[in-house]
Amino acid sequence: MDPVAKPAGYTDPQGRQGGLTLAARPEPIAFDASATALIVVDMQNAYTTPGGYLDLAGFDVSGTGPVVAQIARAVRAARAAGIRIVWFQNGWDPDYVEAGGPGSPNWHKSNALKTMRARPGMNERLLARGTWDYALVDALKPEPGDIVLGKPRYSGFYNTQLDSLLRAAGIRTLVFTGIATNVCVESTLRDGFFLEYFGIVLADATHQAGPPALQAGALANIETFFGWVSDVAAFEATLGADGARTAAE
Ligand SMILES: NC(=O)N/C=C\C(=O)O
Repeated sequence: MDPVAKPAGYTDPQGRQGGLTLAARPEPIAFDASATALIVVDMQNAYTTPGGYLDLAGFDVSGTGPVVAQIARAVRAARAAGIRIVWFQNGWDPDYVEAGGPGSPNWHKSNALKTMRARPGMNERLLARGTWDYALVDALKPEPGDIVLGKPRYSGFYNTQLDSLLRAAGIRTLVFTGIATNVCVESTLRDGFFLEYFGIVLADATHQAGPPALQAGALANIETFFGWVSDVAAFEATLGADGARTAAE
């Protein structure tokens, strides 16, 4: 059995077979920086900041600070290696037409919509475009050339341009960071799997919505059935090793 998982037809940025290998579970995975995107899922005030949607809905967001810092590291490393960055923002128009009405399961399951319905006096427009809640956290800033996409449901592939933008750029491998591991990260990685993308999660750059067991469960499910699990230090080390190798040649 090949001990390193590799996308078929895989070549490194110089057109050589081989390229980078990331330490990961359940086995190392090879990737080509030019055929890889770093996906940053929903790093909005809604999911990270006291007073945002998850906090108001009763989820613990006290552990998200380190995740913001880890994502900043992963973004820096990816940028330096020429890896495309994709930023997602979850939510809807300010009138919530895109959220769907009672005919949509989203209307029944979205804890943002449920929280607002349960508190008719509340002023916050949760996850509505143009609001503080919808905005990315100040510490994480897209740059020109990054892809910034809104998404109206948990999966970043559903009703967005993600698949066509990735295919046009020849991207085969998706490295995931963001919140929540067990909801939008896992949903997007799963849909990517069905579309033949290789999905890797940097575990310490993600956080669950709900109790810690959900983080462990999502990561176990991903490494067993849908993709690979690594961390930010391994990602940096792999990209740094590539820089050293290229410079030496
Ligand atoms: N970004 C997410 O994983 N969102 C999870 C729940 C929600 O948006 O209600």
